[in-house]
Amino acid sequence: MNEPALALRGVSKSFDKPVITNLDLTIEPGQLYALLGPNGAGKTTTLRMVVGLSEPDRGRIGIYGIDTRRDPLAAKAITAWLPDEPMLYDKLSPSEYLGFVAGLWKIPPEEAAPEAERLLRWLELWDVRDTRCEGFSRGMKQKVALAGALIHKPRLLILDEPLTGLDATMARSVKDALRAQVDAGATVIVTTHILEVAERLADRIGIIAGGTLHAEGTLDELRAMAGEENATLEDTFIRLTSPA
Ligand SMILES: Nc1ncnc2c1ncn2[C@@H]1O[C@H](COP(=O)(O)OP(=O)(O)OP(=O)(O)O)[C@@H](O)[C@H]1O
Repeated sequence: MNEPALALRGVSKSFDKPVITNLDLTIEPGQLYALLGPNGAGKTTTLRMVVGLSEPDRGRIGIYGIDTRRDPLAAKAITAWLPDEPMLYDKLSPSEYLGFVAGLWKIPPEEAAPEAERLLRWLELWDVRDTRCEGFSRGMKQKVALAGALIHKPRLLILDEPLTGLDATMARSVKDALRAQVDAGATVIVTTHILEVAERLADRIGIIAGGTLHAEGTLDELRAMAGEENATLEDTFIRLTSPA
């Protein structure tokens, strides 16, 4: 049986108040999944638990069948996390940064170098590969960070608000890169407030609200739940997340 790319079972997390309560979420492999929810709904909190930056108070998380608590290193080895404000070492060039990240993953240089070249060419960073990142635009930095996230060929790629602040050309380039990852067999999870992105890009959409998975499905399934056949995702989202 195929293991889900991501399975959350009964996951709960509180800070000074409960944020996530008994969350069940299953994401099948080979999909682009958009996680939506109102501000403060707990999307980032959920994904930080998935990638091991925060511990759930209760519940289990599996990545391709690997229990993240029992075998965190194996889970991390097949996962990449791109936060909304990625940390780049500005004094490094894209080539140096990818070499550095590959070193952290202990990828032998003879393997890392061709993969870095492939990523830099593909993300149109090849011409600036030896230029320090400090002068780059937000979009270029985002692409360098994305290349860094992909260097160890993760099976599960998780991105928090990857398109915020990018112009149309840069956003298209990142969207194409994410779709290409899925076409190559990876699973991609994005959070976004740009509903048009979820509408056009995602195979499935999950809506977190009130600490739990409020609704989930394809866009058509969500529309049917909201009772509006031809509605936009924005109308559907507002209807599904508004108090009855
Ligand atoms: N380290 C923390 N300490 C205390 N409270 C936190 C912490 N991290 C998150 N929270 C709280 O948990 C709630 C959920 O935050 P989270 O960032 O997960 O929401 P989100 O759905 O990603 O929101 P947004 O769409 O605005 O980014 C918020 O009320 C936030 O203040």
